Amino acid sequence: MSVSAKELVEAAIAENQVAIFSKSYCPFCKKTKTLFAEKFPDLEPKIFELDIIPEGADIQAYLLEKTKQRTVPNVFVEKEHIGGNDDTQAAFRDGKLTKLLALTA
Ligand SMILES: N[C@@H](CCC(=O)N[C@@H](CS)C(=O)NCC(=O)O)C(=O)O
Repeated sequence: MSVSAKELVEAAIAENQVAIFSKSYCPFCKKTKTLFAEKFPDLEPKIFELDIIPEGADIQAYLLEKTKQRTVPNVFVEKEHIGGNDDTQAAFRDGKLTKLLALTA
């Protein structure tokens, strides 16, 4: 795995309120992106489409090492690992996303 994939992931998490590691064709990723667009329209999530960018495979490998999660979407909010789409939808339903994001709003 390249060092740049690790650096890219860590910078994305550190520098963005929401970082979404996605694949452009993935229906679960689409649901996650739609959730943020509809419920937090003022936010600009940093989105990486791993099937499109050249570092995609290396990023996915680093995310597996870091989060033990093999699938996309892989979502971070305020530097906290939320998980996949199911976890993200649940975190919205129980108010966790709103609470995390309100901290710096
Ligand atoms: N239950 C997971 C399902 C995620 C999932 O199955 N994602 C597929 C893409 S649609 C995946 O990551 N497949 C493996 C891969 O693309 O490497 C969630 O809610 O995020």
